Amino acid sequence: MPATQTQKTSSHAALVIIGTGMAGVGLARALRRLGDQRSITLVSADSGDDYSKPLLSTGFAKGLAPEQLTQRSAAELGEELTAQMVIHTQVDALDVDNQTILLEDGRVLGYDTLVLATGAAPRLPFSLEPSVAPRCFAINDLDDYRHFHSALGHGPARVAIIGAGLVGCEFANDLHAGGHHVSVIAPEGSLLPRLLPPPLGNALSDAFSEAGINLHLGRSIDSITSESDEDIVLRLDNGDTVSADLVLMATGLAPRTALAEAAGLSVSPSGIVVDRQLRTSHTHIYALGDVACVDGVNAMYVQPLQASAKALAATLSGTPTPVSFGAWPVVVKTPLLPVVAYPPTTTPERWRIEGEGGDISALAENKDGRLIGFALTGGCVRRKVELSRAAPALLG
Ligand SMILES: Cc1cc2nc3c(=O)[nH]c(=O)nc-3n(C[C@H](O)[C@H](O)[C@H](O)COP(=O)(O)OP(=O)(O)OC[C@H]3O[C@@H](n4cnc5c(N)ncnc54)[C@H](O)[C@@H]3O)c2cc1C
Repeated sequence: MPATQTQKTSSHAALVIIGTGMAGVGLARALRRLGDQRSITLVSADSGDDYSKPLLSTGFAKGLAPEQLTQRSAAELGEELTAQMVIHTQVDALDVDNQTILLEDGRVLGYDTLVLATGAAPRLPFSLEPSVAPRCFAINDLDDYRHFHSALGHGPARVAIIGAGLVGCEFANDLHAGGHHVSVIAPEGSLLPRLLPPPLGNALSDAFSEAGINLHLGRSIDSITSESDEDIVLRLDNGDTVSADLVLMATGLAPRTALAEAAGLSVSPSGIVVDRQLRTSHTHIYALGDVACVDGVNAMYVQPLQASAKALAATLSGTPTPVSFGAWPVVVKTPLLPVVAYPPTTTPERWRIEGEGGDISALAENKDGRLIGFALTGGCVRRKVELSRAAPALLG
């Protein structure tokens, strides 16, 4: 970082956390709960308002305005945590030798300890034409929800969702429940392909189709165009077309590793590489949440980041504490057909699938017949606790 371009505006703050998502805020809260009095600065590219990201995909059914999803404003959060909040400000670079970070407005903040909690960004697999780009959205934070909510307007809208993973399926169910006309387009042949074996994905497809959600599975998109202000037309590889008012891209998330990588920290495609104590390859710098790959695992769910926040708070407060992740299944918020999944981390020898209609259980077994993962739909979700006790921990 060239010294001539920047002016140092603060003395070294004890702890700087980049990111005010559940990971960054969770860490600050865990430190205060331990009675840790150090100075904390939280820096965020977004509004810094405190909200629960999982609730974003339940808001349209309940007709929730963005303010109703805001638990605390950034200012209230700063007061609660006795922390300095630097919001709507992107961090452009880390200078690990001088222990400073460069903000987009040219300010430089010093740190004794730096924590990267920068989350993951939506992957956009293709570029969009200017005529449709303003009506294509990804919802990955409260600001995104705000923009999409305002674009939806008051009447029912036609929404084409691209992607059939957790985010795509949850928004499909939620927007449908909110009275909108929903289509889902995805290259995979069944819903939730990374969480469910096909018979269970098909059970969810049946529930969605019966409810009136239009599914275009096994299809890729040839073009997204608009010849008027009215219709967006998505042309599929089989020649079919889907007309929509808005497009929601749910095509996956990639850990935001660019800052760390540019600063020379060790990163992998799964995130910033950290050990069980959430330490990066550089002293004084830690990472947690969706951006961190902990001992080879990046789960991108809430329970692992909460466990990481607790462990890191203890470590920073003087009790070195390695994190462990239990057998924590994902509860997918699709009320049309409840789904719980704990996907195996290695390819199973076989799936033992039982049940009928929407009530199906699938147990993944290794070659010794041991349970290594499971997926449940409908009434079978009640087996969640029993199977979680029997399955191996994600990071034991
Ligand atoms: C719609 C949806 C539903 C979900 N539902 C569930 C669920 O039901 N259960 C579950 O367990 N998980 C769920 N998840 C996943 C869960 O919400 C995430 O794992 C979690 O919220 C990630 O938190 P985070 O703090 O790591 O990242 P984020 O919430 O992404 O926060 C990242 C922060 O970093 C900031 N930032 C990034 N780069 C910079 C920079 N250069 N400079 C400054 N600031 C920066 C951002 O502004 C933001 O404040 C869901 C995810 C989505 C999208």
